[in-house]
Amino acid sequence: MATPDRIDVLLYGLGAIGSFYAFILSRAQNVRLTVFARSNYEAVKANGLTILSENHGNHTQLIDVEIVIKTPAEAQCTFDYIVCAHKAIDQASVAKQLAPAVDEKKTTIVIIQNGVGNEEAFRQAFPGGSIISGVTWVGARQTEPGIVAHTTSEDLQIGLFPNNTVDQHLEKQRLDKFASLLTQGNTVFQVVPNIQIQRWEKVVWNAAWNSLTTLTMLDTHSWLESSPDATPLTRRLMHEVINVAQKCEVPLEHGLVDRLIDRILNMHTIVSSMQVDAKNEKPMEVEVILGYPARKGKELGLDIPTLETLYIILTGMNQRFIKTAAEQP
Ligand SMILES: NC(=O)C1=CN([C@@H]2O[C@H](COP(=O)(O)OP(=O)(O)OC[C@H]3O[C@@H](n4cnc5c(N)ncnc54)[C@H](OP(=O)(O)O)[C@@H]3O)[C@@H](O)[C@H]2O)C=CC1
Ligand SMILES: CC(C)(CO)C(=O)C(=O)O
Repeated sequence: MATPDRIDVLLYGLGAIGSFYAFILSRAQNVRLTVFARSNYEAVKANGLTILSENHGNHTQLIDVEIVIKTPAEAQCTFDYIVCAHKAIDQASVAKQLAPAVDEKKTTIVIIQNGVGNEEAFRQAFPGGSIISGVTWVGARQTEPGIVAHTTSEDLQIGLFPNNTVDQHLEKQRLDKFASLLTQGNTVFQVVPNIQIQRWEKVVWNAAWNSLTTLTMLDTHSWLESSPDATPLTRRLMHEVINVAQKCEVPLEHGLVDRLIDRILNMHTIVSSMQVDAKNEKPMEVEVILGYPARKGKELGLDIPTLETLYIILTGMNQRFIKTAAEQP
C-alpha cells in the first residue's frame, strides 16, 4: 500500500550515469526506487549495485533487489518520475516501451543524456506530461556489470522542457520536488531557466570531443597535438554547431569555443563515451550529438561542412554497431 508522500521513481538505463543517479536518488527520503536493467540485470539482481566514487566513497547493495525489472510493464504501476539515463539511440522505441509505466497526469520524464532534440519523442508519446531535461558532467564508467567507477567530475543542470498544456505552477512543483531529491542525494546540480542553453553548450563539446576521439581513437590532448590543423578543425566544428544553435534561437556565444578549448586543456586528457561505445562495438549516439544539429543546420540554410562531414562518416561507422545490436536477442 503506497504511503501518501511516497515518491515512485523508475530509473531507466542502468549504466554508468543511471547507476550514479540511482545511488543519489536512493539517499532521498520517501523515494521508492525501481531500476530497469538490461545486460547487467543478473549481476544487479544477485549483488546489488556498487558505486566506487572519488567524491562519495564506496557503496554497495544500495538497491533493493526486489525492484530490479527487465521491462517497464513488469512494475505493474505508474511512476511519479521516470529518469531516462539510457543511451539516446532510439528515443521513440524507448517511449513506446515506457508507456505502461506512464500516467500522463502524474508522471514526469527526466532526461539525463547527452545530445539535443532528446525530448521530442517523449513529448510526442506523452503530450499531456511534464519533461525535465538534464545535462550531466558526471564522469563515470561501468567497469563490470553492476560496478560503476565515478571520478571527481560531478555536475548537473536541470530545467523544464515546458508543456503549454500543463499548468505552469504544477510543472514548477514537479521540477522543485525532483530538485529536492537531488539535494537530499547530496549531488552537485543547478536548476536553470532555459536548459536548452546548457544542452547546446554540451553538444558543442560532445560534437567535437566525442566525434574526434572516436574517429582517431586518440584521447583529447593527443588529438589536439596530432597536427597543426587539429585545433583549427576542432574550433571550426564548434563554431558551426554554435551557428546552428543561434539559428534555433538558443543564445550561445562564439566565445564559448575559447572557453571549451581552455577547459579541455586544463583537464586531464579524456576519451569520450562515444569512443568507449565504438571500442565495445555498441551503437553510438550519433543522431542526438551530430545528426540533429546537422539536420537543423541544413534546414535553416547554414553552411556546416565540418559538422556534415563528421556526421556522415560517423553514421557510416555506426551501421555495423546498430546491425549487431539488432541481431542480439
Ligand atoms: N559516462 C559518462 O561519463 C557520461 C555519459 N553521459 C551520457 O549519459 C547517457 C548514459 O550514458 P552512460 O551511462 O555512460 O552509458 P552506459 O553505456 O554506461 O549505459 C547505458 C545503459 O543504458 C542501457 N541502454 C542503452 N540503450 C538502451 C535502450 N534503448 N533501452 C534501454 N536501455 C538501454 C544500457 O543497457 P545495455 O548494457 O544492455 O546496453 C546501459 O545499461 C548517455 O546519453 C551519455 O552520452 C553524459 C556525461 C558523461
Ligand atoms: C564525460 C564527458 C563529459 C566527456 O566528454 C562526456 O560527456 C562524454 O564522454 O560523453
